[in-house]
Amino acid sequence: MSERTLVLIKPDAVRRGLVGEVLGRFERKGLTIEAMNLRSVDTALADEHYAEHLEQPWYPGLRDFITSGPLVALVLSGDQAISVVRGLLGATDGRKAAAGTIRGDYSLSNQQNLAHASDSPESAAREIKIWFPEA
Ligand SMILES: Nc1ncnc2c1ncn2[C@@H]1O[C@H](COP(=O)(O)OP(=O)(O)OP(=O)(O)O)[C@@H](O)[C@H]1O
Repeated sequence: MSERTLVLIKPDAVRRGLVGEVLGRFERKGLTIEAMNLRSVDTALADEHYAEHLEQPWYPGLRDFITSGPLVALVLSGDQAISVVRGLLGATDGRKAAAGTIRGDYSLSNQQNLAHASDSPESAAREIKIWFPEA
């Protein structure tokens, strides 16, 4: 079934010049880019997106990171896009993510892990509304 998912190519990927590499993997997989923009994130937007993590001891560090420079927000669509994109990203911690995944190939961190992707239809709907209210 075709699904939409919200992806953030995080500030570490932008700084490292890996936007094209990450986007290319999504495109070559066959996913469709439905919407995309490069934007800065303020703390209010960071807190809304990461609402479920606000109480975590590591959240202040994550907020500093996600607001540290521009990121690329996009909506991808395709058959089972939510789980397919999570599979392409690999495990949250880049040190543990399997080789061949985006995080496994390019990240050595559990925070600066290149990209975010929605983890369920409910979070995709919530997150698409946050980042692309017009969509
Ligand atoms: N222990 C931690 N220390 C620092 N940052 C963390 C830690 N755990 C998670 N994070 C950061 O919070 C984000 C969200 O964590 P979550 O557990 O939801 O992982 P995820 O679902 O794989 O990642 P995402 O939601 O970004 O796709 C991670 O992508 C990472 O940037």
